[in-house]
Amino acid sequence: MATSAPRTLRSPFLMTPSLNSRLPLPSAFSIALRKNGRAVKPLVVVVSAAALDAKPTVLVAEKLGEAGIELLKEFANVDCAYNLSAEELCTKISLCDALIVRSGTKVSREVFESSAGRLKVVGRAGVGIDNVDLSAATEHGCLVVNAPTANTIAAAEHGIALLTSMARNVAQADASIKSGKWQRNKYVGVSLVGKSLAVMGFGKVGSEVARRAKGLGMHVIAHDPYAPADRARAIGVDLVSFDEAIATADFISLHMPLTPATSKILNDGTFAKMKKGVRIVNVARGGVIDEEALVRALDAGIVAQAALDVFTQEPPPKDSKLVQHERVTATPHLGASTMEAQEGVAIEIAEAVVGALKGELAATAVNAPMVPSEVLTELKPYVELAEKLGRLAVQLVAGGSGMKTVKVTYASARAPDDLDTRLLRAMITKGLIEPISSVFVNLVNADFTAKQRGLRITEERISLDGSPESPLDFIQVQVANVESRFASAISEAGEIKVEGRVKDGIPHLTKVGSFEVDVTLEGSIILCRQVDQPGMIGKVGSILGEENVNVSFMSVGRIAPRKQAVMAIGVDDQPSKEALKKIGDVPAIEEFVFLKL
Ligand SMILES: NC(=O)c1ccc[n+]([C@@H]2O[C@H](COP(=O)([O-])OP(=O)(O)OC[C@H]3O[C@@H](n4cnc5c(N)ncnc54)[C@H](O)[C@@H]3O)[C@@H](O)[C@H]2O)c1
Ligand SMILES: O=C(O)[C@H](O)COP(=O)(O)O
Repeated sequence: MATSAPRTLRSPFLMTPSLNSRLPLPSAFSIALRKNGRAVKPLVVVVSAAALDAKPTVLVAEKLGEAGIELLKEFANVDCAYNLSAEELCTKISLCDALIVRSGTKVSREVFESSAGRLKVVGRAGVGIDNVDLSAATEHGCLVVNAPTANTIAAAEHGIALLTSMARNVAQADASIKSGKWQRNKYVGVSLVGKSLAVMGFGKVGSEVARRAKGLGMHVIAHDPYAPADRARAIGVDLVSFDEAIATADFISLHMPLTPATSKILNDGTFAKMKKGVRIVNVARGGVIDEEALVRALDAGIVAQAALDVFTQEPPPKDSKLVQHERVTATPHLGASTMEAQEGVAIEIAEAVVGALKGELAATAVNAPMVPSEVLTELKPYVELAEKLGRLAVQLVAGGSGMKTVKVTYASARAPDDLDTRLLRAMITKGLIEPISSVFVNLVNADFTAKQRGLRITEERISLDGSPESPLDFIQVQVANVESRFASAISEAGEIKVEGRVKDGIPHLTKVGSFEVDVTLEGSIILCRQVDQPGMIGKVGSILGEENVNVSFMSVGRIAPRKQAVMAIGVDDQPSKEALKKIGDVPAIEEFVFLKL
């Protein structure tokens, strides 16, 4: 299939297309995401080298439902290439804007490195993202989205299928009868009714398993350190401690994600605390069980039976003692594999990936903060202000790379909970870093990039009285311990200080150092310090006029009449060196600086 040549955009994504002054992406800013009639949390992001190409390229590396492929094809070139080796994936990825995988593909750091900045979205067609190196994705500014809801019921049903078939030896009896035997005495099972089931991980799948197990007459308890007790109570489930859950249960069903904290959470030590004859179901991730310890517990009779859909290594080795164990029922990671779930997952992930490539808001981002669309709409001009203040501040630093500490102050009449500043901080970071480096910064990688560069950004809030109609009164950016190319930008406290406000929806620069100014943050800005006297505006204006540089705005901030003043001049075009020299040669002008926004 056709793929377009790799291309590198220096700053391929901002937070939303409508905020993106560089890419003419279609506006998707006001889209309110809805799912099942309910508003869902969206997130910004965005993306795409593809914005300038005819079509982006999406690599689908594992089988995806047809409905999803069709959706992708409406917007992108779709390359379905299954069973790629790690090397083949790394080679192909440099030609792709998005990658869609299930659990069978390792999206490693090498994949992100090989993409050389082109890969903008990884779509995980399912829930678990333990096969995606999230840190590497974030470091490369690549958004990761998943499809967290479409396979929940399928996984829960598979958990129940394993629970019931394990209890009644269905798989073993089936194999026996097919081999010509009729072993009615050997396959006597155990009943579920009245037995205690511990659901470990009371999230989407766990709670559906619990609901179904209640219907089977089981006594259901659950352990989940993060689940709200009222959600459990609503379906008649008690939340208990880990130790109580494993020590009292007749059946244990695992439904937590694989994380460093849950890795091998069932091990020799925990098996030893369980009731003798306990039965275990795992449709979560193989890695949450120490598989060798499980074999030992089965052999010791602590665990009577296990039913496993997932394994540490998939597929497991052919001679796996666990899979071969007589009292183990195994399925090859089929939890999400129903026609309905795969169709749903395919649509869910295709929509998320296309949305992200178009620059729309994505509700299922895994490695970026979520910002509801209504908040985003309101914050839009402040987001622009934030980035421009960052750009101005860093250009005022003499040798910008020496910048280490930046303090951002938000003045607002809103309650702290009503003002999410992560997006603003990301945009200030973008503004601070992009003019002095070749990295692009977005909501995904802003904090990481700042940390990596040793740039400490602290945030402070000033609570204002009055009507909290607008989210912010002003934003102030202060850069500490640096010298400035424009000495007047240094405040009384010895820091470079710029401050801005939004007026009628337009960002304005309102303070430089200790000088009040008022100039719209559009085009570029010339800042001049001069001795306040009549005719200065005319003099500088006519120099720029002679050079055919259009002046959009001028403002003078002074300490006192006839003392020093700072003049801020907004210009549409970049003045020539000669024009700037002429401005510098005006006798009353003591210093000046040209700043690109
Ligand atoms: N076998 C399959 O095909 C299949 C299908 C879907 C989901 N899954 C797996 O099932 C698991 C759950 O999926 P989900 O959609 O319910 O996810 P979820 O995020 O909705 O639920 C996971 C729950 O685990 C809880 N949890 C986290 N750490 C825990 C800990 N240390 N102890 C107990 N609980 C903890 C979380 O608080 C959360 O409530 C994931 O591992 C997912 O990958 C497997
Ligand atoms: O985490 C999941 O969504 C399930 O494990 C399903 O994985 P799969 O997409 O590889 O079937």
